[in-house]
Amino acid sequence: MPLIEAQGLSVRRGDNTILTGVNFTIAPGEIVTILGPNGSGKSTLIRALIGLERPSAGAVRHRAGLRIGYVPQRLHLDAALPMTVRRFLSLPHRVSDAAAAAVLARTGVADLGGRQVVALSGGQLQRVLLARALLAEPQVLILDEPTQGLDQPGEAAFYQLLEEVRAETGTAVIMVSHDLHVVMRASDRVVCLNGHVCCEGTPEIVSEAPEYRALFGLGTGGTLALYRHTHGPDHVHDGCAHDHDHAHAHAHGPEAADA
Ligand SMILES: Nc1ncnc2c1ncn2[C@@H]1O[C@H](COP(=O)(O)OP(=O)(O)OP(=O)(O)O)[C@@H](O)[C@H]1O
Repeated sequence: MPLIEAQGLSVRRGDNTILTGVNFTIAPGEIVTILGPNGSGKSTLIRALIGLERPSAGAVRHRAGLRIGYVPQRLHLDAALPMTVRRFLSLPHRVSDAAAAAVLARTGVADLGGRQVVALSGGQLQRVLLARALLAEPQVLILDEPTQGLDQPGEAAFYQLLEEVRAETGTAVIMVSHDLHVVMRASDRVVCLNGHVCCEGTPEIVSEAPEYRALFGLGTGGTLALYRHTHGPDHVHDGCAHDHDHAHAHAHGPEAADA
């Protein structure tokens, strides 16, 4: 089975239905980005996939013994409480100095072990949070808007790091983003969410899908023309609307050009 599988997942809070009928899977080694506007349920979906949110309908299943590394959207740390990066890595499970040094080197922040967590820059903190998540040797890393507040070079460097980590460890990655373009290179598959799954496929397919363009106010004119040769899942399926022919035509475009 996939690492994580959600079927017909719905989440309600009081009278408010946040997610409806979401199907989601992630396979080993895959990088999947969940994309959607503010309030579209991205964090709720992630929390439900981890098991922090109880479905009102449907179910989430994990492969037996699944190890998850979670990087939350925000870190709630008491600024008055001094804590070094090294100490932070040992919470809640103690890690050896060697393991801490190795994981900080892996995430490009080898020299930050003695620094105060609250004094880190946004980019440094993201790398430290990633390092901490990697200590669990996860089969799937789950990151909620990991590059929020980073400038573009910082963002690009972080996605590059994620790809390297995936290549080295084989971990799958689920991440949340607002912006398709910045995750274009790093994602195998994009799931476009607006309370339900509007469309899904490779970044190229989704960027051309009318549902995506409508959701992000891009209109229907113009193309991004960012083709890449892909052989992964490339379907767009029922969701917000309507005419999928356009997206399907593009789904087969790059392959046809090979012939
Ligand atoms: N604790 C809560 N109680 C009630 N409603 C909530 C709670 N948390 C979130 N919601 C509502 O659920 C909906 C989805 O929120 P969620 O945080 O999952 O969206 P999101 O897509 O991650 O948003 P953003 O891009 O702003 O982070 C929103 O309408 C939000 O107001």
